[in-house]
Amino acid sequence: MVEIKLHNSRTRKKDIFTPIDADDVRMYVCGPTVYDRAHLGNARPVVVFDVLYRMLRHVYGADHVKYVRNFTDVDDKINARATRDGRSIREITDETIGWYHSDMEALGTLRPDLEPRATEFIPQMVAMIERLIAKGHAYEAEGHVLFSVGSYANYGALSGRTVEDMIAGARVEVAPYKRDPMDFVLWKPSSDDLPGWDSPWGRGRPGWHIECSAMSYELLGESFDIHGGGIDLQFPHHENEIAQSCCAHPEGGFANVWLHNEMLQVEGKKMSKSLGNFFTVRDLLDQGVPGEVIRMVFLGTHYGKPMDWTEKKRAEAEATLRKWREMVGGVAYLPEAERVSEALADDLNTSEAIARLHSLYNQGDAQALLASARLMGLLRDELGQWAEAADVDLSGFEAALETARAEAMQSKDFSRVDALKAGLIAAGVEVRMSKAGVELLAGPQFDAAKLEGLV
Ligand SMILES: Nc1ncnc2c1ncn2[C@@H]1O[C@H](COP(=O)(O)OP(=O)(O)OP(=O)(O)O)[C@@H](O)[C@H]1O
Ligand SMILES: [Zn+2]
Repeated sequence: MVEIKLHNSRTRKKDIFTPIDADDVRMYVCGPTVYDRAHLGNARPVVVFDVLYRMLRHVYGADHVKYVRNFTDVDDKINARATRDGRSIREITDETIGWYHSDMEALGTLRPDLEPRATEFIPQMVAMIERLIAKGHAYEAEGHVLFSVGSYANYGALSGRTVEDMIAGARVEVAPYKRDPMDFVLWKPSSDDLPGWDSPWGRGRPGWHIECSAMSYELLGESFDIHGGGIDLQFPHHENEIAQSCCAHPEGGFANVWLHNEMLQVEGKKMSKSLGNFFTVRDLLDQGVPGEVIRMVFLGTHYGKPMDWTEKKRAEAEATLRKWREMVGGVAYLPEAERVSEALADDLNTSEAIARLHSLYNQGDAQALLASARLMGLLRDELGQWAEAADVDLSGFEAALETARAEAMQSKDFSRVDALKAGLIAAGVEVRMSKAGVELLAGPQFDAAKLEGLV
C-alpha cells in the first residue's frame, strides 16, 4: 500500500497518514457561504481536496472514503443579498449551490459524498450548544450564547498564537454581553425579518463556527482523519471549531490531520470578495478557458504555496494538455499504469507529479501518461471536448472568408464578410483576420451544427 504523508498544520510537520479506520477514511472540508458565484480563489481548495480525495480513494478504495463538504446557507451576507435583491433566501442559496456545482464540475472535481446544508442541522447545533453550556464552556447573555475561550486551555494551539496576538491581530468584536472580548458567538437572536429557529434561548440563528462542529460530529463522529480548508480559515474559524468540538466531546480527538491550502493571490494579496480583486470561475469559462486548463494551472503549484493566475500559465497549460491529449487519443486506460501516486503521496506534490507527466510524454509512454493524468483528474473524456473541437478542419470556411473579403475590397460592401464572421463566431469559432490572411480556430464552445448552411 502506498504510504501517504501529509503536512499537518497541527503538528507543523509532514506526518505519515494513518487512518483511524482504513475501511472508513473520513475527511471534512469547509465549504462556501452561498450567496454569490465562486471566485477563482474559492476553487483552489476544491481542486486541492479533490486530488486528495482521488488519492485516498486510490489507496483505500472508493467505497472506503467519506468526504463531507458543507454549504453555509445561513449567514448575514446571505441575508444582506436577499434584502438587496428583494428575493427569498432559499432562492438565492439554491441558485448559488447550482452554480457552484456546475462551475466546480467544469474543473473536473468529484462531488463529495455528503454536502450538508447548515440549515438542515440546526437541532444538532442547538444540542451541541446546550452541551457546551452544561459543561461550563458557554454562557447565555441577552439572547446570545457565547463560547468562553478562557474555559479551554488549548485555545490557539493550532495557529500557534497567544491570546494577546489574537486580540491584536483579529478584529475582535467587543460587545457588552461578552465576558471576555475573545469569546465568540454560538447563537444569536433573530428579529422577525431574519431567518430564525426556536431554541432554549429564544428565536435565533447559529454562529458560523458551530455549523462545522455540529455537522462533522453528526456525519463523521467525534474523531475523524482529515480536516481541510484554506489557510485564511485557520484562525479564528478552525481554532473555534476545535474549541467547540473538543469541549463538547472530549472523548474524541476531533480532526487528526489539519490541512490548509495557501491562497490564490492577485498582486500579492488574497483574492477575495471583500477586497473586490476577484474574477469568477464562470468568468474564465465564459471567456473560453477550459475547466481542465484551470485545473492544470492549479496543480502546477504545491497547495502549500501562494500562487497567482497568469495568462502565461494559462497558455502553457493549454498547449501542454493539447499535446498530451493528442498522444493519448485511442490509448487504452489502464489504471495500474500510473506513475504519479508516489509524488502525490508525498504531501500532494502535484508540481512534481506534473513534471513526471512531462517526462512520460517525452518518453512516449502514452499509457502511463493517461493513467497518471487521470489519477490527478486530468485527460478525462468528459473534460476533453475543448481539445477535440480544436482539431476541426475549418479550411473551407477560411477560403470562403478570404474570397468574400477580396470581393468586398472591390465592391466596398462588407455585408457578406460580416455575416460570415458573425456566423462563425456564433458557432464558437475564433476569427483572426490580418493582412497575411484569415485564420480560424475552434474554441471550447465550438458547435459544428451551427456552421451548416453558412457557405
Ligand atoms: N484567494 C483564495 N485562495 C484560496 N482559497 C480561498 C481564497 N479565498 C477563499 N478561499 C477558500 O474558499 C473556501 C470558501 O470560503 P468562503 O465562501 O468563506 O469564501 P471567503 O473566504 O468568504 O471569500 P472572500 O474572502 O472572498 O469573501 C474556504 O476554504 C476558503 O479558505
Ligand atoms: Zn468550517
